[in-house]
Amino acid sequence: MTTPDLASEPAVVLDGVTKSYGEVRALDGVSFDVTRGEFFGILGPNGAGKTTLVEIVEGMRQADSGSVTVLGSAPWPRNLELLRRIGVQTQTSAFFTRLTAIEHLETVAALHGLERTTAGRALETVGLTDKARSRVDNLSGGQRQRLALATALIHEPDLIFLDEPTAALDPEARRSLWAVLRRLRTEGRTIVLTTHYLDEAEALCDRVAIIARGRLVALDTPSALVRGLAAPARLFVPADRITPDQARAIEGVDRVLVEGGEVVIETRAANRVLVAVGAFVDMSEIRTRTATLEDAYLRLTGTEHSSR
Ligand SMILES: Nc1ncnc2c1ncn2[C@@H]1O[C@H](COP(=O)(O)OP(=O)(O)OP(=O)(O)O)[C@@H](O)[C@H]1O
Repeated sequence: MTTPDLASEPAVVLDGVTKSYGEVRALDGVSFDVTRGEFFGILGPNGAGKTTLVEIVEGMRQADSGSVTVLGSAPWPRNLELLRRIGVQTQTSAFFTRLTAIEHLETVAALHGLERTTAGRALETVGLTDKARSRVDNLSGGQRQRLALATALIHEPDLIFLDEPTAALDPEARRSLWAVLRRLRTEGRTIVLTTHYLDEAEALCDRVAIIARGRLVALDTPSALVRGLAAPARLFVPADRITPDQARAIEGVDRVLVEGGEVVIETRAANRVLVAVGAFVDMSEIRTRTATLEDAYLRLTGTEHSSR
């Protein structure tokens, strides 16, 4: 008897998935695969269809058409066997707030039919062991997010969905949660993250799907997305050092803007233009900004004008 090669089978396969709510076409023929062990990001502006997509993959909603396969099975109609292999962390994760962190997790473990000891292990995974005896309603925002993650992980799922896991956290708490997520990644689990934060996608994800108006508009590694768009670099020069016309006359300059007392020079030939601008101004006065995933994202989703 031959067993299928599970390791090479994708964790999630979407093929032509559509979903409408009345007149609103929330998803319009979305197809992509998530590889096993991948940290996969789903990015898109508000209303792009991310939540709808993740709910369909989790088996909470039915697609109107197209096919969905998750860990080798169809998630709809609701598939209990599959649900046991999936962990979901939402922004509104429910807690037993009057319990301590460890009591909360022991309760969740009991609901899953797991041994009590799994609660301690889950707390350790998210670095919250020292808060085991703190009441849930006394935890900080970052600690609650970690507890939500521990709740999603307690049954050791193969596939984990994280919905904006660092929303509303301060920079330090975000970075320390990133460290926890990176550790999970090394355990070989498949992680699907929806986020509005491009730096988060860039820092964590192997590949990123960008969704806009219900369609997949790009899917690649963060660095390839940036490269593929050939987004221009920007040089910022104090406006009293160079005029916009002088800047426009430099070979390799694509566009010149004046913003807040600075002449902003966009170019895809940053090194050459930098040398030419050096004839007008001391190099130490020039600020530069290279293309980021944010530039790629804003162009692809057509939200360029709503930013900055
Ligand atoms: N239950 C529903 N009934 C009617 N329309 C809905 C429903 N859920 C979502 N929509 C609409 O479908 C579209 C996609 O919504 P969805 O929540 O999937 O987007 P999203 O990318 O997750 O947005 P956000 O980032 O704001 O959470 C939006 O136009 C939204 O208003």
